[in-house]
Amino acid sequence: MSKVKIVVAGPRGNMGKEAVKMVSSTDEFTLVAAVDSKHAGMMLSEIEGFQGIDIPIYTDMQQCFKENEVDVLIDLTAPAFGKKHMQTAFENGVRPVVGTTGFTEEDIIELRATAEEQGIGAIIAPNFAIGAILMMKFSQMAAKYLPDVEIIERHHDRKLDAPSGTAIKTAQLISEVREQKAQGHPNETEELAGARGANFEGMRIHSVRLPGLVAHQEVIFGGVGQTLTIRHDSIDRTSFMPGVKLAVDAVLRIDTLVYGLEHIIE
Ligand SMILES: NC(=O)C1=CN([C@@H]2O[C@H](COP(=O)(O)OP(=O)(O)OC[C@H]3O[C@@H](n4cnc5c(N)ncnc54)[C@H](O)[C@@H]3O)[C@@H](O)[C@H]2O)C=CC1
Ligand SMILES: O=C(O)C1=N[C@H](C(=O)O)C[C@H](O)C1
Repeated sequence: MSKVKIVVAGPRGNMGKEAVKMVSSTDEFTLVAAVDSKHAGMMLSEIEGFQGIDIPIYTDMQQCFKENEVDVLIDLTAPAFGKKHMQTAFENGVRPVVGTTGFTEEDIIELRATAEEQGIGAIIAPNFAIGAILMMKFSQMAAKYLPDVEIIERHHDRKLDAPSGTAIKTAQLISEVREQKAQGHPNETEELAGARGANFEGMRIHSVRLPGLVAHQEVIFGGVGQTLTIRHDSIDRTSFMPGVKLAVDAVLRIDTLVYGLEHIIE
C-alpha cells in the first residue's frame, strides 16, 4: 500500500514539532513538505531541531500543493489562518486535518458544504487527546442530570484564542442535551467586567492563562447538596499525537467535514 503523503503547516510550533516527529516516525506516512510563516526555499533540516528531515519549506500553501503530490494537510498554525488553509487544501484536492482553533459555527457550516460539494474528507478537531474527548463525552452525559455547569479551562500564556476550542466544543456538546438556562442569581452583577466569564447559552466559561500550564480543563456541575468535577490535563503535547494519527487515517475514508474526534472514536 502506498504511504500517505502529508504536509504539516506550522512545523516550528509547539504542536507542529510533535506532528513532524509523529509523521516522520510512522511507517505508513511520508512527510513531503512543510508550510511555515517564514523560511521559504529552505529545507526543514536546516532548522535546529529538525536534523535529517530533508523536506522543502513553503510559505505559500498554493505553491506547496502545486509542486508536491499531497494527500493530507495537518494544520497546526493560528486561529487567523485555519479557514483559509482549509479552503486552499480543498481547492487542491487535499484532505485537511485541522487542530488549529478559532472556527465559528458559520465557518464549519460553510467548510462542510465545500467538502461535500467536492467529495473531500476533512476533520477539524478542537482537541486530539483521547482523555479530552472522554472528558467532553462524560460532561455531555452528566449535563442531562446536572444542568448547572461552569467550565474552567487553563492554558499556557502563549495561547492566542479564548475561550479554548475545547471549552467551546464542550459547551456545544452540553447544549445538545440541556435547555438554555440562566445560571447564578437572577439579580447578580459583575463588579468587574468579565468576572462571571463568557456566556454560552447560560453556561459560564472561564479562561486562565499562565506560564507553566499546557492544556487543562475542568467541567464543574452543581446540584442540590453536591458538585461533580470532570477534569482533563494534557501535561505534554505528545498527548495529542495518537489523535492526529487517527484523524489522518480517518480523513482518507470520509467525504464530508467532521467536527470533533468524538465522531471518529466510537
Ligand atoms: N486540536 C488540538 O488538540 C490542539 C490544538 N492546538 C491549536 O493549534 C494551534 C497551534 O498551537 P501551538 O502549536 O501551541 O501554537 P504555536 O504558536 O506554538 O505554533 C504555531 C506555528 O504556526 C506558524 N504559523 C502561524 N501562521 C502561519 C501561517 N499562516 N502559515 C504557516 N505557519 C504559520 C507559527 O510560525 C508557529 O510556528 C492553535 O490554534 C492551538 O489552539 C494546540 C494544541 C492542541
Ligand atoms: O492552544 C493550545 O495549547 C490548545 N488548544 C486547543 C484548544 O483551544 O482547545 C486544544 C488544547 O486545549 C491545547
